[in-house]
Amino acid sequence: MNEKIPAEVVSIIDSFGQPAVIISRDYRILAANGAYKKEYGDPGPSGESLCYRMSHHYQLPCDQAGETCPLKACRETGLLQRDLHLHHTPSGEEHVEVEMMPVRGESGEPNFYLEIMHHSRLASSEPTESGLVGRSSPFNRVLELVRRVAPSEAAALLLGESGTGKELVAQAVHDASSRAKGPFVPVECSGLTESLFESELFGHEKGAFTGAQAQKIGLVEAARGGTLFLDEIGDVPLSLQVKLLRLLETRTFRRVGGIEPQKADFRLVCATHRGLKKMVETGEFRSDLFYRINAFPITIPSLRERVEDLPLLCENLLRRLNIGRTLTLSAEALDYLRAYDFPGNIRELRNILERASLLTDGDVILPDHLPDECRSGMQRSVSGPMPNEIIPLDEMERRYLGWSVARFQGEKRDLAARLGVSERTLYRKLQDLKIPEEAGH
Ligand SMILES: Nc1ncnc2c1ncn2[C@@H]1O[C@H](COP(=O)(O)OP(=O)(O)OP(=O)(O)O)[C@@H](O)[C@H]1O
Repeated sequence: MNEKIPAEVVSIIDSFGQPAVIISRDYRILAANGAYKKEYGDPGPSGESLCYRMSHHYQLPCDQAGETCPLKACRETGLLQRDLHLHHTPSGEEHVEVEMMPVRGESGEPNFYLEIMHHSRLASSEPTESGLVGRSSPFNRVLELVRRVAPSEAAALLLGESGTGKELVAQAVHDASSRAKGPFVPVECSGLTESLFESELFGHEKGAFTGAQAQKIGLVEAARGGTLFLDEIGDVPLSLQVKLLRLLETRTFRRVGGIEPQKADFRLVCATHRGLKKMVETGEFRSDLFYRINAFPITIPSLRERVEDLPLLCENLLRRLNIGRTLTLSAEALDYLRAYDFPGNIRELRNILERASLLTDGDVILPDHLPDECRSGMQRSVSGPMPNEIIPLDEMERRYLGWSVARFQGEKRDLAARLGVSERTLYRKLQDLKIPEEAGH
């Protein structure tokens, strides 16, 4: 069945420089403009190609393949939808910001849907010289949140283990914001002693203290018109948290030794690897400060949660090592890395690859060039939780719990907290699934 698309709709999409298509409510591409055909190929006669097959090579609509589907959301709400997707193009995959809107007929009912695609600069799905790379779903979910929060002035809080790329994500928020032309000023809070904190952050006047021979502007002032990135905010002691709170509430500060209040003008992004909520409960972190910085939390996945990105990250990191030759990883070495835990995440991966690059004389990194802990990881993973085939979820849960119990060194209470369940639930599950409480010990 071929729907008749009004000529003016076709000529409108033809005038777009961006790839654009008209889609039926059941995912069929009814018309595509020149830019789309150039980037994605010709979808053929009207109604023959399905959007999710063309863009994703999926057999099912995106929402049934574990992704968001802007068409479905647009059908349901009748409103413009924006999403970030990874699209297949003949030259590889790329991150694309998709806009989907209904095209209404005379009756006011949506007859068709217009999809416009914008190339996203937030991250690359191919190796690049700088910035974020990745294409896994957990990584793409982060990008989607970055895309949403960046244009606002809301304070973003980046949560995640050390080395997961929080600083790069903070930079991406800045780069995609209206402050992109302003400065991006990172502040490592964990290194700031009480005496340094104020002068580093707020600057000082000449003669404010011994050694203050000239006026110095602080990091807050340096961030004027741009973004202030407070890394490891969870390490700021209570006594200093109140000073931060005052800055965020009044948007003013005084240089040390100064009288005049200075106006602050920055967008705030914070990061921590610590459980701030818990710290609020135990009184280690002020709740009022927590609510100020936590307007838009984004959890950055660990490398273990995005193993799919490992080959791309390796290729990218090896290229960025800039050692004057092109190094690749052997398939076996990659298998070892896939099975490894990476407690230090991408930073640890970079160090492992750097070390391997020094150990190899050839162009290929072999298992022998990897540190021992990576190679023992392989043995562990044989009885590890990730199966090579699709298995029932309850069997997966049984394997995963058994594996977690076997390798977790601490108390059950802490393991339960890591698993995000109560201690009672953990014991009940172990009992129901017949897992010995000391599995493997
Ligand atoms: N998605 C990514 N693509 C490319 N490189 C990345 C990515 N994420 C992290 N890296 C690299 O990994 C290293 C660690 O990243 P980064 O310093 O941003 O982590 P972090 O989470 O801020 O760490 P910490 O919590 O210890 O401050 C850096 O060299 C960074 O360039």
